[in-house]
Amino acid sequence: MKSLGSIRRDFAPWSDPQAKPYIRFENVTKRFGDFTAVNNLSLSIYEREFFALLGASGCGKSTLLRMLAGFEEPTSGKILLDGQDLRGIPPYRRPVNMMFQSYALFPHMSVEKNIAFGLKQEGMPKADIDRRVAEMLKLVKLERFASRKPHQLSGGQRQRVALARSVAKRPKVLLLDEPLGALDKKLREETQFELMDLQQELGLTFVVVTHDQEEAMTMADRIAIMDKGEVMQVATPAEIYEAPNSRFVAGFVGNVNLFEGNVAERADNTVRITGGTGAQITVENVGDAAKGNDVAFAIRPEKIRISSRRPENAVNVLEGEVYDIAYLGDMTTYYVKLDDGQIVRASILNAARIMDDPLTWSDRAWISFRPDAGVVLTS
Ligand SMILES: Nc1ncnc2c1ncn2[C@@H]1O[C@H](COP(=O)(O)OP(=O)(O)OP(=O)(O)O)[C@@H](O)[C@H]1O
Repeated sequence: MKSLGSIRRDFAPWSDPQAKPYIRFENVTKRFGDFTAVNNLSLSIYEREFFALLGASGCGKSTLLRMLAGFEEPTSGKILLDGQDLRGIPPYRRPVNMMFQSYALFPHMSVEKNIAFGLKQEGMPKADIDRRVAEMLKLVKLERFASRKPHQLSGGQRQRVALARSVAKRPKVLLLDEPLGALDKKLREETQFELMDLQQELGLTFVVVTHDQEEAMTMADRIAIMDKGEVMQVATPAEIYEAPNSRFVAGFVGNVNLFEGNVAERADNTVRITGGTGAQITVENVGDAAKGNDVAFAIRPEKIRISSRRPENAVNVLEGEVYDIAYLGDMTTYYVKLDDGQIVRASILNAARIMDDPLTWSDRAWISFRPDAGVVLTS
């Protein structure tokens, strides 16, 4: 997990108390029979935002998107778009369009005709359609492929046709359900940047559903992490990664080490946490943790140092044995089994080709970390 997102520094309407949300879910619940797919969920999305809904299969993210599109109605609660209650408004009358995966293209129609299809259905005059299609082809860089059929295109090109088709009608909001799911890794990465460029160029609001955390981290301005029909945290990719609000979110995005323990002492922004076997750590970023609370200290593997000698002057030092080593090319991850049995992951960037102090299996090892290298979690 290396990306910190698209980082549009000057774009942060969610932190402006004057900014009005463009899309608003208010206490939305959706039940299918006695199964609750979305549970009393509230969420704000801003105009021109690239917003990602991220969660495991079945957490309710597609249901949320389908309610926004108008394919489902909430059982209770409200969905507002630009201040207007969407209840009862059919999908085709909402300023919202859903992009389906590329296999939903019409196989017998040319690229041009595929893009023109929705406009024709709307009854747009032919000259306007031609102009719009040309504009869309240019936008997705497929001018040369206008008369090809979908099967004569690569997967990435088909994806771009699907995208052109879904933005041709100029919706205000584009909903994308696993838009890059059908593409291989390399193509997916390229297409992510194309999607981001397109969204900014057109000034659209994008809501994308994905279960791929790297994809969400790369593309989105903000991410909502969902679990069992509820939003667990909404924040920028960097905040989700560096300041998760719970064990669930910390464990869901990237790799994390959790030190479970009890707050033995609290002073200002520092706590001393005592683990099960008496090992102690002193850390910052403590939020509302209070003396006596059971908490977890969450720290990412790349923020832990590992050494074959006890480090001097480190605030937090724990001792153990190298249990496993995963060499990943750019990084190496050491699994250190601490003397209390817990296994801690420490990742080292392989910036030099040869490490001066190589550690190997079964060596004694010391891990250390700064008090501010992680966060204390109370839930
Ligand atoms: N029409 C329906 N009838 C009954 N149950 C449904 C219906 N649609 C969705 N569900 C259930 O609601 C839950 C949420 O479904 P949803 O499609 O929103 O999940 P998801 O997070 O998008 O998952 P995935 O990533 O697998 O698509 C699932 O348990 C699903 O089985």
